[in-house]
Amino acid sequence: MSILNIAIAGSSGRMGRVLLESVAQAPDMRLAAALERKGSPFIGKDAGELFGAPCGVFISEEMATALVGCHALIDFTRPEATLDHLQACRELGVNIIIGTTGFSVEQKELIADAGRDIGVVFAPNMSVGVNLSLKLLDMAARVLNEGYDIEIVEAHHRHKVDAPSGTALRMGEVVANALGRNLEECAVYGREGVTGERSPSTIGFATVRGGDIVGDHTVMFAGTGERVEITHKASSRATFALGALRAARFLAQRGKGLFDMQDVLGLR
Ligand SMILES: NC(=O)C1=CN([C@@H]2O[C@H](COP(=O)(O)OP(=O)(O)OC[C@H]3O[C@@H](n4cnc5c(N)ncnc54)[C@H](OP(=O)(O)O)[C@@H]3O)[C@@H](O)[C@H]2O)C=CC1
Ligand SMILES: O=C(O)C1=N[C@H](C(=O)O)C[C@H](O)C1
Repeated sequence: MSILNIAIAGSSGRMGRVLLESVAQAPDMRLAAALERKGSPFIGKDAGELFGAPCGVFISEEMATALVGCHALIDFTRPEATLDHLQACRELGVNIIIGTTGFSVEQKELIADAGRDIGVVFAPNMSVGVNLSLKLLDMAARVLNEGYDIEIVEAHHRHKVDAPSGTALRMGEVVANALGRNLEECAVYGREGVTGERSPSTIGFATVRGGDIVGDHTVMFAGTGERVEITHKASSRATFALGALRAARFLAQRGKGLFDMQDVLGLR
């Protein structure tokens, strides 16, 4: 069995800690580097302390040095940080798995372009369940293509900084594509005051933030006399981390190109 050397960005974050532990437990992977932002109080600490016992890998702020010899960087941070990390990976020929959400259209184009030089898996949700839900949504939208109002409701923990979630937006894109609509033109993000009647061509989004909710998504197809709802509820961040590890294994086989979790899971 060949061992994959994996680097983790944003090591001290909610996802970073789960990723460190998941890589440390994977028999076919070695935690080669744990990274944090410059000036982080975690620099120099043993990464193992973030999830349990010391592991001899010390948290670094030197991306370029740390990435030497790595097969892949897994990045769940913030858009600006991810784009810096992407550039370093591109220069060093290291594959990247991007779980970060909240990118602008222009930033997404930069990520897509990196696929010309390195392997990139970019997905707003790495869980198997959400990616299956995307397939179900495509099917549901094609069948319920008239007379059903589409509303997407998502709920996350109080620390989440972007809204709607990347997953909710991807769900909206899948439904809009299936219906031949452009999400940018038909999305309605929240309602307030005298809104008038709902326009049938819109896709509505509602956001809930509170407590420690890991991530809930529901897409509602509300018709006359019936309602279909497709719901996914994450109860542990391990589901996202294990998806990211699958993506790293996938890229080790596939080489350069831009992929998402539908490719990794063979759902395309
Ligand atoms: N695709 C998927 O399956 C999933 C995606 N996500 C996404 O992953 C991202 C991270 O989520 P979460 O772990 O909850 O967030 P956290 O805020 O807990 O972690 C973010 C980490 O990134 C670090 N960071 C922030 N800015 C920089 C920077 N400029 N340079 C280097 N490191 C930086 C933070 O360091 P510091 O604390 O010092 O700021 C922190 O360690 C979000 O975009 C979220 O939506 C989350 C779960 C699943
Ligand atoms: O910030 C989070 O926590 C999550 N973010 C992702 C998103 O924005 O879709 C995925 C997951 O729901 C958790």
